[in-house]
Amino acid sequence: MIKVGIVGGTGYTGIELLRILAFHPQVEITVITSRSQTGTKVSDLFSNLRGHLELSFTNLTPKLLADQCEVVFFATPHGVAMDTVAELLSYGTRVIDLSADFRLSDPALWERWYGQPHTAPDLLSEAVYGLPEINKNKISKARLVACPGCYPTTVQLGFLPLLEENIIELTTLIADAKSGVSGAGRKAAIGTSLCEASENFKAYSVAGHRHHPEIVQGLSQVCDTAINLTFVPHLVPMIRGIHATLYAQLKKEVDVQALFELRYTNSPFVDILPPNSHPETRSVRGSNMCRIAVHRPSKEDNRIVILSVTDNLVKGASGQAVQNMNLMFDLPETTGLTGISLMP
Ligand SMILES: NC(=O)C1=CN([C@@H]2O[C@H](COP(=O)(O)OP(=O)(O)OC[C@H]3O[C@@H](n4cnc5c(N)ncnc54)[C@H](OP(=O)(O)O)[C@@H]3O)[C@@H](O)[C@H]2O)C=CC1
Ligand SMILES: CC(=O)N[C@@H](CCC(=O)OP(=O)(O)O)C(=O)O
Repeated sequence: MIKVGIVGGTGYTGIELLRILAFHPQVEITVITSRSQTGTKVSDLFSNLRGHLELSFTNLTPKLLADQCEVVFFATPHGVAMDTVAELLSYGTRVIDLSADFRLSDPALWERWYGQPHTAPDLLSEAVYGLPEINKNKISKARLVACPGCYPTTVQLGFLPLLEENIIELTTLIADAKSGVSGAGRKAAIGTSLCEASENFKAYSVAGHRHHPEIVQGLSQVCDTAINLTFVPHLVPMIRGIHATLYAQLKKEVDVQALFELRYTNSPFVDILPPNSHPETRSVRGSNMCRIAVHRPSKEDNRIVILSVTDNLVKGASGQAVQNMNLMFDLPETTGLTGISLMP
């Protein structure tokens, strides 16, 4: 059994990690931390875990985590993991970070978007970007994995085959993305309260969202050329789910449907739907799947539209983190992650 610790077990991605790992056949959860709930039994706070987990929340103590865990997940806000990861690695404990601390390779770019200096810049070159559909081999050997954000997962998986094959214009990419409210985390905030977020629909951070540099970094590496992307996130009145509508222009005639099917043949968590499908967020709700549909609105011009859906808390966060753990510990990639989505 792999001994696992979770830092930040009272937030939405922490709760989701617990839900997934409680049923993982090769995992024993040994430590779970919280500052606000130290001493509370986890199943007293989250009754869905009654009968499945006997642990109580403890304080974050790196030495204790290292003594009791082979791998530690950080499900904490940005700026927390980077203060502790070096110490954990020095004890031989591997780390899977769900926050953005190790996603961007340039510390100056990180500081610009996250508003504080990076405290572990030396680890940025070692951290492996945890998108298994690109980095499977590197992830399996990594000590430190930086899980992608929820929008970056959904958007990159939709653009990836087009960029790898160099068949679209790189200056006109558009990602129009919508997220459920759990993407903002569990903490109280006016914008995500019931009266503000329900019966409402709005774009936000149009002038610049911190996932823009992350998506641009990932996609530019794939095609080895700078790309130009317009990314507009929206908040929709649902709890879970991301729907990304991606627009691009083909440079040459290609069977895009066949290209996507071939590219993701060996990717168990990317499902290419039949031509002209309309993937629904509920078709991935609670599951680690990304479902993608390819559209060619008119044969008369070169426009292509890709639809990509994920559950922000699963493939967009905790499920993908467990997928990365499976790869790091030489387990089948799908272990503990084969649940079917909830519908309706
Ligand atoms: N929500 C989503 O859809 C996604 C989130 N992410 C990322 O995952 C991370 C967690 O997100 P989410 O679960 O939504 O966030 P939440 O706000 O819901 O939870 C944050 C957790 O971190 C703990 N925490 C807060 N501050 C500190 C601190 N200074 N030191 C130690 N622990 C702390 C909190 O527990 P306590 O206060 O009890 O200590 C809580 O358990 C974030 O970096 C987020 O950006 C990534 C992809 C998707
Ligand atoms: C709806 C909502 O607010 N979503 C979050 C993104 C959540 C996520 O994946 O992002 P990080 O891990 O990079 O924080 C946002 O736009 O800030």
